Amino acid sequence: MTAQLPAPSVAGTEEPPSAVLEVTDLQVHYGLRRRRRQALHGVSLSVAPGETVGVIGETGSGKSTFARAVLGLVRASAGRIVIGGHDVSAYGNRQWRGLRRRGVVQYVFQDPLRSLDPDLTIGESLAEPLLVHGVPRDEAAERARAFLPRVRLSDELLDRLPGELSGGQRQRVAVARALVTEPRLVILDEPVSALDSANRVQVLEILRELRATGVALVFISHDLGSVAGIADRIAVLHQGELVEVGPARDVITRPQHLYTRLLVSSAPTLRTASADREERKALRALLHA
Ligand SMILES: Nc1ncnc2c1ncn2[C@@H]1O[C@H](COP(=O)(O)OP(=O)(O)OP(=O)(O)O)[C@@H](O)[C@H]1O
Repeated sequence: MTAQLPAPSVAGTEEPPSAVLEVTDLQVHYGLRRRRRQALHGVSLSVAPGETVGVIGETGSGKSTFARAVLGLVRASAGRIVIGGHDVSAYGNRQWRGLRRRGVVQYVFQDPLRSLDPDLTIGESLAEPLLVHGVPRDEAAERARAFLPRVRLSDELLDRLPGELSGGQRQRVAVARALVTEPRLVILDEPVSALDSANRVQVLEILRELRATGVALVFISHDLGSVAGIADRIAVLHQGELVEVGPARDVITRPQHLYTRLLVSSAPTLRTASADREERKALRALLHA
């Protein structure tokens, strides 16, 4: 199913700006022949400059597949991906690597060790994307240092390796690394799921603040509660299909799809009337009927 999206609008502009990410009818399959399974069934989603879109769904709904496809880490079997106005759908591995290396689309994964080179100090890790952009070494080091307060880290950490940091500190470094070049688009795949609640709250606050830089964020999470306070719009994935997309407030207060109702009613941190166990059971039965 392809969800119809409202045209993105940004206050103060007459013409809607062109999307930083435009995904149309994206299909992804895994496996070959008899083992071939479809993970995404024609997903369409567009993200406007500066917009934060939350993508939520339960385990196995296709969230990471969506993230990986948009980063060129898994090949789409059909559909179109346009990033910053460039159609990248037919890119080969080398072109995708170049795109990621140039930081056209940045990313933060659940496990920060996947986004950070274990052999680079924090200072080197933060300076590296700037060096790739041609920023002189001294300036890159200074900009890396200057970015640290924005993710609430002390510059005492600059000479440490990722393995010498706590999980929460590492994730804040991964966020800093993704944002230090001021990219237009960052994909965050479960960025707070591995953190304890204090670190989760802090990283969510940091992301909320960093939105002011004008970056567009695609925030992927199984936890509607994490996404609710930060997303402008929420897209709901269910079994590889986008079943609902809308302004965050509407999706939370007036969920249209049965599956979204189930997610909302299962999120204890949301200030909505959460359903009891019996109600959720009934919703599940309806959903699978
Ligand atoms: N490399 C792979 N090979 C085969 N099947 C895969 C592969 N990766 C994912 N899948 C399947 O694709 C579907 C979507 O998986 P995906 O990881 O995108 O879901 P998800 O919503 O991110 O789940 P989770 O929240 O558990 O990470 C699942 O059925 C999964 O088993």
